[in-house]
Amino acid sequence: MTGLRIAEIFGPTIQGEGALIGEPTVFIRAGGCDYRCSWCDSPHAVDSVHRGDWAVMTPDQIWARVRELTGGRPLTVSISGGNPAIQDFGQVIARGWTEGYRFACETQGSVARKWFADLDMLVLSPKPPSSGETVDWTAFDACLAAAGTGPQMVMKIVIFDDLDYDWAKAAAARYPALPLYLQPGNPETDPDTPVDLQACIDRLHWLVEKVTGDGWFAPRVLPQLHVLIWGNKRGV
Ligand SMILES: C[S@@+](CC[C@H](N)C(=O)[O-])C[C@H]1O[C@@H](n2cnc3c(N)ncnc32)[C@H](O)[C@@H]1O
Ligand SMILES: Nc1nc2[nH]cc(C(=O)O)c2c(=O)[nH]1
Ligand code: SF4
Ligand SMILES: [Mg+2]
Repeated sequence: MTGLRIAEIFGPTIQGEGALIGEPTVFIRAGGCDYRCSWCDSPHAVDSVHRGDWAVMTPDQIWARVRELTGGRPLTVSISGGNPAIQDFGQVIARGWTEGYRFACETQGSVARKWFADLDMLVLSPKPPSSGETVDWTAFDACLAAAGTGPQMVMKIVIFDDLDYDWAKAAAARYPALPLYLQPGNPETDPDTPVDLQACIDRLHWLVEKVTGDGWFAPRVLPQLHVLIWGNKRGV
């Protein structure tokens, strides 16, 4: 097969978001995305202007790098992007499985893939109105169907404002069986500018009060732990 477009492979670090927060992991960040979220924190893996910085790697080369970073000790590998679902990660997952590694994938749920069924964790992150994108729920449902009973599945929604919050409630109502994680949106995404930690806490505070004040007890509200630790630094 030809190679996969890879923006970066880094770690071990900790998963900073959602259901696996705090868990040691290595990230494979795929290059290329079918969305253009206004507030995307990873534009270096999205915009084709950065394409020249992406590596084209075979599954063997990707796997060799993951083994090098982990010293061959199995952990959960997080496949993110960009949207990793526009490429075929089946062979990478198959390599890792034989060595006892586990796989989580982060995707917006716009493209379904057979290899979703081989994951341990599928994180679906449908985009609220502030992103400027519109969710195709038929495509989202196809992602759930492709994953089947293979991985654990969760929904993680980024919230910037009241409109996003109301949208998240409606999205959650569509999928009552999916565990739900909410994280405040981070408007500061420049890797070279230090984040305002108090502002991060204030946004978290706002979201916690929305949820508890509403008597909405289904979601878990979490910060982006990596942002609290490292700001918007890349490769962590
Ligand atoms: C960069 S995306 C890559 C994976 C996939 N394209 C997606 O959006 O799910 C990884 C996660 O970061 C979240 N994210 C992106 N920009 C963010 C921001 N400015 N603040 C908070 N979360 C953000 C996305 O919603 C997604 O859950
Ligand atoms: N530590 C850490 N945790 C993360 N969780 C999701 C991330 C992503 O950009 O997909 C991410 C990331 O880039 N770093
Ligand atoms: S879908 Fe994910 S990677 Fe693509 S633009 Fe939106 S946040 Fe960024
Ligand atoms: Mg990120």
